[in-house]
Amino acid sequence: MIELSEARARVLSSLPLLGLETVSIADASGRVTATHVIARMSNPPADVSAMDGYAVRAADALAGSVLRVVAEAPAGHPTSTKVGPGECVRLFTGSVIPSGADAVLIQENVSREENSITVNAEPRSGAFIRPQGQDFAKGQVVVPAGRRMTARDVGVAAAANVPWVTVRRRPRVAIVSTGDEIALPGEPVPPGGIIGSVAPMLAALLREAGAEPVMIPPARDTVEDIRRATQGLESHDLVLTVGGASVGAYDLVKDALGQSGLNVDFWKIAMRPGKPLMFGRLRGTPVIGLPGNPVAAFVCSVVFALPALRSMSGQSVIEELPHKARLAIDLDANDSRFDHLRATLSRDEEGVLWATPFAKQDSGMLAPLAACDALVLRPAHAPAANRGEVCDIIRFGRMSD
Ligand SMILES: Nc1nc2c(c(=O)[nH]1)N[C@H]1C(S)=C(S)[C@@H](COP(=O)(O)OP(=O)(O)OC[C@H]3O[C@@H](n4cnc5c(N)ncnc54)[C@H](O)[C@@H]3O)O[C@H]1N2
Ligand code: MOO
Repeated sequence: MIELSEARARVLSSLPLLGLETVSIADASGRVTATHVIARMSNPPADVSAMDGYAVRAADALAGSVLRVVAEAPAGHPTSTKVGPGECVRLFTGSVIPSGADAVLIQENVSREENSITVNAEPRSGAFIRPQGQDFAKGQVVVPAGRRMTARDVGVAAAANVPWVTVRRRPRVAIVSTGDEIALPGEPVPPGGIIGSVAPMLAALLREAGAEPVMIPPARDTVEDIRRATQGLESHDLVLTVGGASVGAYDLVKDALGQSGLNVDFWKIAMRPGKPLMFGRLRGTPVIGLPGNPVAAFVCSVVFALPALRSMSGQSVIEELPHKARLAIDLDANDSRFDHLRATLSRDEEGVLWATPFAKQDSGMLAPLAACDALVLRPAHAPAANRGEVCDIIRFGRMSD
């Protein structure tokens, strides 16, 4: 058995980078930028007003003074009229500031007569003007390379007049379940059978991470059938097998793939759940042999497959730092396997997160996995921990509080 950190380092070493494609900015959310996104224009593109009011010369706009309205310049309709001494231009939020003006006087601070205004409260020079390029300047990096684009990144790139972005193509991940007992959801379940829940669960996880999962029909527990089901899968970017990873007489994945040319890097790690995890390369394609217990398959995918996909996608952050929470219960000293305890999270009145691991941590139990908010991380040989101690957690997207 090797340590978790070493196993992860081995999986992440020398993974190939995915190829490039160009997508429209409207389709770019969730995609990983392969190059910096550079602003093609500044924002704002010109000095503009932040309020509805009047463009004035601050030196003229003293309280009580009267200014002549010489033009109106709605947003999108800049005026060439210059603001001279004793003059102002009517404008609105987003209007380009006409030349000669150096401040915007909001309309609440004037009394409007026919063609003039009386200043009730004087603006300081520069008031309510958004200077050209205040947000970002032409030529500036608005989204760095290696970032999985969010809706906010799409917004800033669009504002920068960038219609297309160069991204890494989505990784294609094959998922092959194995086992005579596996039936597909909705199928008749044979005697002694169970539903193959892992493939759809992992497909959903991978899709959320930006990958294209491909579910292969389950293989029977024979070397021949596993070889048949896995034939040609090296055309994918990553292959995940499910089940048949342990030491039983019908745990044949390693042998079957070995016959197909799999180069095994490691098998078995000091981790719970996930001890029988296997990793190797099939003609260069990384293959992660996941244990069949659904929680083990899920946790191993979070710990190994997701960082591997980030690495192949050229993401700058491959391993996110764990979050912190306080333990809501005492925990015994840990043994030699790095543990991942399914736990709920709650907040106290000061907003501090508390993690409550479930009493039963069986790696076959899907209901607590679905109900949990986080995995509490217990390194190998961690000493006993008391309630209130801070622990590391991998937090999932949804919280119960
Ligand atoms: N003598 C030992 N037995 C086991 C050991 C061990 O060290 N010595 N390790 C245990 C651990 S830890 C794990 S994890 C499991 C992993 O076993 P396999 O990877 O060989 O998986 P299977 O035996 O095929 O299945 C285990 C379990 O999961 C169910 N399963 C399998 N595939 C699916 C699926 N696609 N969807 C839902 N459920 C699935 C299967 O029916 C079994 O109940 O080995 C322990 N044994
Ligand atoms: O490593 Mo296994 O996943 O504990 O059940």
